[in-house]
Amino acid sequence: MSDLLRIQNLEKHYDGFDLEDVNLSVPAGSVVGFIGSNGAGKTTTIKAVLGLIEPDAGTVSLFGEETVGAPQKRLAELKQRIGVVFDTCSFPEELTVKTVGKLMAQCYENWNPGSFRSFARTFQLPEDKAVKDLSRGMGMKLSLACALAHDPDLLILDEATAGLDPMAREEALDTLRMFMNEDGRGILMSSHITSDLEKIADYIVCIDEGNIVFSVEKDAITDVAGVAQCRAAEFDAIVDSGFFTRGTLHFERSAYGTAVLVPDRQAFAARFPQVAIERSEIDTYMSLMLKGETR
Ligand SMILES: Nc1ncnc2c1ncn2[C@@H]1O[C@H](COP(=O)(O)OP(=O)(O)OP(=O)(O)O)[C@@H](O)[C@H]1O
Repeated sequence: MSDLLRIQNLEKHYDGFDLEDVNLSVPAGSVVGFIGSNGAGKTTTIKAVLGLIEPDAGTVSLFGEETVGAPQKRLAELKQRIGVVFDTCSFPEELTVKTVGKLMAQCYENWNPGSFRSFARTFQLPEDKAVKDLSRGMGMKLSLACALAHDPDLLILDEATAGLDPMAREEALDTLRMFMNEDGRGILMSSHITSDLEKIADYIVCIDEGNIVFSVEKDAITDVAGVAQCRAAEFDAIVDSGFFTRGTLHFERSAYGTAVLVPDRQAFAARFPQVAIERSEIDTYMSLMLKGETR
């Protein structure tokens, strides 16, 4: 499977923040969820991919072509194949939905006016309404319609479902699923709404303080891993058992006991049948990996 996007050893240094050694790929046919706390480095990574900031080190390949240091003209050609949505609608305020479509037609060779009208109808965007009069959610939908109407191969969405109500988010996810129905496409999707990623992502990449903390198949979190709730004696027995090798036991103590992140809940249940274990969600997995203790 070829990679639509491959980031290798990316670095960007700001005063007080270091994006370090970031590696991330979007294979064709896959949706990659990009998660991390506020200020972790998601947007910085995305901006480097789009050539909006210059990395201090590392490489970015789009559709198999190296872009860092490539001529602007070539980067612009490659970006024709990308649909981008940031978390704010950045079109000029006075334009109407219809005139945004006309403006976009000047920017993208593959712009499909019929497809834009159809997305605008699906998203219930009145075509004569000005950008300044759209709600935040409507603005996001307009950005998504624009990102999709030039038939991109890769979608890069930075908090694109933020500001959408639950029904609109479901509608946006359906649109993304339809987008993925065609072979060879992919999505990089940063989001704090991990329930959206549980529904659509194939891989989850987590960044914290500028470093990638984990990069796994989503099913490894939601189907294979688990969270065990242990009493003190159970926790001590788990530590002494050698089931977890040094540095792989992630846990968090609370008034109710100790929550332990278990990479394989079936194997764990076979070894410790008396300990309660439940399915892990992306949020709990991330919280235990980032905030939990490790031993
Ligand atoms: N131009 C800049 N100059 C200095 N620091 C910057 C600049 N752009 C971003 N940063 C810093 O880089 C860090 C990462 O920011 P970034 O926007 O990538 O985080 P994020 O993971 O997208 O966060 P959020 O989830 O809040 O959107 C932050 O500390 C931010 O202040």
